[in-house]
Amino acid sequence: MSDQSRPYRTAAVIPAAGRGVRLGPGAPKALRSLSGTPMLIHAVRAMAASRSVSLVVVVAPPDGAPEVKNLLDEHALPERTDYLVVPGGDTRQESVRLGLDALPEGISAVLVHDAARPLVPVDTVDAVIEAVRDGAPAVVPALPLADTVKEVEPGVPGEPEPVLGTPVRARLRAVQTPQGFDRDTLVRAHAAVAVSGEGATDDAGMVEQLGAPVVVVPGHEEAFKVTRPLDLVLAEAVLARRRANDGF
Ligand SMILES: Nc1ccn([C@@H]2O[C@H](COP(=O)(O)OP(=O)(O)OP(=O)(O)O)[C@@H](O)[C@H]2O)c(=O)n1
Ligand SMILES: C[C@](O)(CO)[C@H](O)COP(=O)(O)O
Repeated sequence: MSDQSRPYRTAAVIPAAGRGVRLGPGAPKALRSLSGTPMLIHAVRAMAASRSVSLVVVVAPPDGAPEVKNLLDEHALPERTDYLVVPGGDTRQESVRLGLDALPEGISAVLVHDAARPLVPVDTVDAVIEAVRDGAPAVVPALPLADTVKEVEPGVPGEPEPVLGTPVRARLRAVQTPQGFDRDTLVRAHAAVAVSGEGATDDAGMVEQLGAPVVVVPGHEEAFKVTRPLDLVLAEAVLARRRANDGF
């Protein structure tokens, strides 16, 4: 599938090994269908839509790499891009590290993109890549929040939780993917930052722990994460709107 002699520069790692517990019973989330096409294929196409991305590494469910390889073979994907599939781990952090381990030499910039954000527009992908090429070691797309956020003391589920404070909303951003990195910085972060339990919630947070600068570029409403059943309804609506717009 991949020709290791090609001069790669930017690769995208797509962690897709999650089970999708919050989405409810069914196949692993990345393999579930959106308008008849697996969510993962939408996400792979979203990364390969950028002419800067020369390699996409898909991190499959631990025992699902052969199935994911078949899926990639069965769907039309841009031929200028190469595709690799590796098995993932128990946490998102571990899955991303396994994807990084599979990168060939010659890659200088890495995007990490959730399979669960299948509809990110290519302009957002390119904006992240451009900021990395301009010298930022870590770049995250993000949006201002619509809701006010409270910090609470987590308690027994279902019981009222005491409020500890209200962060100034204007300073908060909801972070999306793809997050873009100078390769060496991201590899160093994954080697240095050990997070027990569920692991780090995102890669930029690990780079922050190294003390390296992280910058935000504008995210996009369509880069939302499919997490709960209502998100599937929204994703289908976005795809229907795209189809309608393509028709004109
Ligand atoms: N062990 C894991 C856990 C998550 N992911 C990936 O990380 C991304 C973001 O995770 P999330 O949306 O939380 O997906 P799930 O872990 O599948 O969802 P849930 O927490 O509801 O089970 C997803 O593309 C998911 O496939 C991964 O590659 N390996
Ligand atoms: C990386 C991420 O999508 C940024 O918002 C998010 O942290 C992933 O969290 P999840 O709980 O693994 O979905």
